[in-house]
Amino acid sequence: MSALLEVGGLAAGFGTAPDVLAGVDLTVERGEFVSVLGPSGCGKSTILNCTAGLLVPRAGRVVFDGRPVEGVNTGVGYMTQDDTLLPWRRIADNVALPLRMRRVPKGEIGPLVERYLTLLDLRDAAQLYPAQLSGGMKRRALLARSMIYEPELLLMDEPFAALDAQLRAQMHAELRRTVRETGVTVLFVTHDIGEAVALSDRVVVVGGPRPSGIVHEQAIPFGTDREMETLRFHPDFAALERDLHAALQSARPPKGDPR
Ligand SMILES: Nc1ncnc2c1ncn2[C@@H]1O[C@H](COP(=O)(O)OP(=O)(O)OP(=O)(O)O)[C@@H](O)[C@H]1O
Repeated sequence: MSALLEVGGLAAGFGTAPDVLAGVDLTVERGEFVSVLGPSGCGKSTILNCTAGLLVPRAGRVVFDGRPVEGVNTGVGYMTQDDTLLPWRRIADNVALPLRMRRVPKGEIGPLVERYLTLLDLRDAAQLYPAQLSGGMKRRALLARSMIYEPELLLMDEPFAALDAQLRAQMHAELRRTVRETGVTVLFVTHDIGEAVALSDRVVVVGGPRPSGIVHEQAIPFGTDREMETLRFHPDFAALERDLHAALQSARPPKGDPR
């Protein structure tokens, strides 16, 4: 079977400005967790936006599940660091929203909401409003909402950036468990090297002089059943962080590069 996502020779930019990205080749296999690491402004979100069909590339191809992406890609879920829960809707209604928008029959919505609220440990919060939730619960609700229509690929753009370190670690464990239980494929953008190592099967580093490209790739060999609580003490963890740190340093744009 072909890869779930195949990006080849991708170039992208905005308006009349020069390309932000060029020559980006990235393949994501089904069930894989790939993180994109890179300096601020290098074009990480732009890769996700081209994959989601929200931005039309200037050159190259984005093939999702064997078909070129043309228009909005409805096969992906997208979670950002923004809190986009509707404050006037209860959590169960917020999570059900994508199903209503897709006109999923009413009888199917209830069981799916139940499944995803359970998966993300939110059953007790079903009837609460977003303002009554902690930061971590809101993140879990947003994750449930991004996953409830069972997209094959989850795009995550710094989804935990606003959380404190302890909550972030909790969310990492929740996310890995959810990935294991659902088999969803993830393309994850972060600035945080430790987060990329903890979560991913593979990390790609984007950067270099404008237009940016992929400058480094690193396999993360911890497997699907990694023990998140103790992973940071794994003898290979620090070495992987060090290698990625070095790659990230060399991915920084030269002084005076337009950003
Ligand atoms: N809608 C837009 N219009 C014009 N320029 C844009 C737009 N979106 C992004 N850019 C520019 O494209 C470049 C890449 O942006 P992008 O958001 O992809 O970077 P990033 O690597 O995700 O950055 P960060 O880590 O800071 O979120 C930046 O220089 C940004 O200013």
